[in-house]
Amino acid sequence: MKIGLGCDHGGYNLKSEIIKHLQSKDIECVDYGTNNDLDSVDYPIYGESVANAVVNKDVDYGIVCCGTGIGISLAANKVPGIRCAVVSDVFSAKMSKAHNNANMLSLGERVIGKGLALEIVDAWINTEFEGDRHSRRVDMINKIEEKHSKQEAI
Ligand SMILES: O=C(CO)[C@H](O)[C@H](O)[C@H](O)COP(=O)(O)O
Repeated sequence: MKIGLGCDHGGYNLKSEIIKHLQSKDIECVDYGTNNDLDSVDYPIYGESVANAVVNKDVDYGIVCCGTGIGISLAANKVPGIRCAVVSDVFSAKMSKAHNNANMLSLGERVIGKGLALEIVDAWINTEFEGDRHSRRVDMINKIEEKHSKQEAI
């Protein structure tokens, strides 16, 4: 499994911990920046970079971090094909994969601690999409995306 990771300055320390954790499990990580917590940067850049890597299949999944996980997930979710879930508990992490087939996970460094964040990451990567009725609902989300991208083109 290959995971792309990105963050702004507010999520840099958490992203670094997640990379160490994943690498200790021999999971390949591709880091799309940013590279320190001192320079204030804009989260949409990193959310979009990881989202592009996921839709282009350069990586299997994406994990992004900012202060709350919210801004960077909003940016990622603007890329067609991305389902990025902001998660702060293990149950939601599992459900975001099992029911929503989330292909990106977003975490807030200013919201949760390292221990919980790593449990969330493990739960998320180890949960499979259940398909069945959930496929129908994910397809409906995709249809909304298609409908609105056509409207934009008019
Ligand atoms: O986008 C966010 C909130 O949705 C993130 O938490 C950012 O990391 C945060 O807004 C950055 O704030 P800062 O005051 O510039 O560090």
